[in-house]
Amino acid sequence: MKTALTIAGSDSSGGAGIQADIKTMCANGVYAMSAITALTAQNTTGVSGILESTPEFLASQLDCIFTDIFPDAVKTGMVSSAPLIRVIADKLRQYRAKNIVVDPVMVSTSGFRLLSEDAVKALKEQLLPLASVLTPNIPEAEVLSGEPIAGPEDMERAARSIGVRYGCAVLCKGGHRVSDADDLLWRSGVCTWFRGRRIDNPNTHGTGCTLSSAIASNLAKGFGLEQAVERAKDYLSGALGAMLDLGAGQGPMDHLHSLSGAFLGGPEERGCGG
Ligand SMILES: Nc1ncnc2c1ncn2[C@@H]1O[C@H](COP(=O)(O)OP(=O)(O)OP(=O)(O)O)[C@@H](O)[C@H]1O
Ligand SMILES: Cc1ncc(COP(=O)(O)O)c(N)n1
Repeated sequence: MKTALTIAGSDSSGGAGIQADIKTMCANGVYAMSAITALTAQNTTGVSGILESTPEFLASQLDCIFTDIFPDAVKTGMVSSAPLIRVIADKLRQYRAKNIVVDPVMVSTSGFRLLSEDAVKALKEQLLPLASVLTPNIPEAEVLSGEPIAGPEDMERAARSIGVRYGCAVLCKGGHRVSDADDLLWRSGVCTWFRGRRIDNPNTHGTGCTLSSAIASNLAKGFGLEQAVERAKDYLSGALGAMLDLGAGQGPMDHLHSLSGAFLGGPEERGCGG
């Protein structure tokens, strides 16, 4: 079985972060492992607290993983602070990690900072140059490129400038654009658009985490980047389109929408009354 590792924060409500990543990796047929950067106390209405791992303990998690079950792909999400970013970059270099998908998570959908202000510099200097592909949303692409993004041409310009600067492919996600869900992949000078059907579902908590984990899973399985992105978008559209509706705020998606089997149903579905 192919293997994938997520290096990210825990979301106690299960819709984003480590929990979304693990569900996504399992649904995409790879063995999932995790190194947790921080615990968050959050639910669908917002984040109420963060407790970071120490750099030493994060390093220990990564040593345990890389010296035993080597991941075929790695995804990074909430990396939280400069000292943790330094550990992640050092370990990825030390173990020559491959297929690295960096989701440059900065602020949650609910508006809470998940990357400290002073860590943006460390993210740029240490982690981005190690990425095989970077997956910024539009606000993140604006921070990384230093340019405002108002339309598709701006997405192309920003992705190119980020990709050239950090020597990686860049998938600029269009979920924050009002009218569509089209994402732009810049790779070695070539722009490719991935057209998405915008699904009328307000429950988009964790879409970015899910997409980047699905890309990592498909890279782990041996798909090329374009196919990995296409398959990841299809998976995400299915999870959003399943129209799960949980929690009082912006709810999670149904990550396991495509699974079927004997262990899924409860007594009602099975007609055995408990
Ligand atoms: N309503 C929607 N219908 C279809 N696809 C969507 C929708 N919203 C977002 N997407 C897709 O979800 C993926 C993630 O994009 P988005 O821009 O929401 O990332 P993000 O902001 O990092 O996510 P997050 O909400 O986890 O922070 C992209 O492929 C985007 O096109
Ligand atoms: C631990 C963790 N990682 C990432 C996100 C971003 O997801 P979203 O933007 O959907 O809130 C989050 N809320 N929590």
